[in-house]
Amino acid sequence: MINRSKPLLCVEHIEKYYGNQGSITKALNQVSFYVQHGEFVSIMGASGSGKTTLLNCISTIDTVSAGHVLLDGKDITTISEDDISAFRRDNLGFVFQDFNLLDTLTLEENVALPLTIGKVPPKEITERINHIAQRLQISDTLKKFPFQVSGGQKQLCAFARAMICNPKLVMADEPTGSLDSNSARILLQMMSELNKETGATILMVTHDAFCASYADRILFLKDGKIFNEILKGEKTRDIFYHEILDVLSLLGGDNPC
Ligand SMILES: Nc1ncnc2c1ncn2[C@@H]1O[C@H](COP(=O)(O)OP(=O)(O)OP(=O)(O)O)[C@@H](O)[C@H]1O
Repeated sequence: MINRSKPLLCVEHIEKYYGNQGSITKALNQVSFYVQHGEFVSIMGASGSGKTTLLNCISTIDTVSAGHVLLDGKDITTISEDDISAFRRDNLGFVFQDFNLLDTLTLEENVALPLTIGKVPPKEITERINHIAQRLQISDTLKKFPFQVSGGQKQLCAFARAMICNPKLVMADEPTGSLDSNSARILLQMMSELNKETGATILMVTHDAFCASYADRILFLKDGKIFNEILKGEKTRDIFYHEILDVLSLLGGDNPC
């Protein structure tokens, strides 16, 4: 049962240090924020500001040095090593810049992977794949291997794989970073539409203002801290995009947007 009275994700005072005494990098410094069920939130910031570290700490790929991360009320910083894989499989979907598809499997087999591992019956796997493939307009590519399709088709397939188990949270790290502008636009449009249609909660890291303008809310990181936050609200995407550019110019640093 979804508890909509509480935020889906609570990030509370997290800190992350790398290195040891003598040479410590404070990658995250007292970062706190909430994400509500069904929100599409983007995290922006210059190179080295801590975006990927933050995503990795939330997704249990990395551990926090201090603080807590709660997903649907469960403190994920206390999950044991033995339980982490099952936790990720049951709760999270991932989209990476470089697709992370298995080259020896067809796109259909790639999308099916989380269901196959979860021992879902074959008939149901086929139905669910056909449904999402139709929605993302990749039905014609399902029998092909990753090397036989475009980057845009690969990323739509990776997005389908991330969504196929209806995860609580979809985490995307620079999902358009390897795509041309047209493929990026198609992917972002699909992410935005599925967010609205299915209520999927999405957390997306990007340094690209155009990409971020598809989100409902943007958190800006600077030197490992939350620097600012803006909401799209009723604004058009174009107005929101220019607002993002304004915040980025205040942020300074290298923002190749
Ligand atoms: N494994 C690591 N060991 C040591 N320092 C690290 C490690 N990973 C990240 N850092 C440091 O932590 C800080 C934040 O890095 P992070 O990769 O999270 O930034 P980012 O905003 O994602 O950057 P980019 O946009 O370039 O990917 C940087 O100073 C980086 O050098």
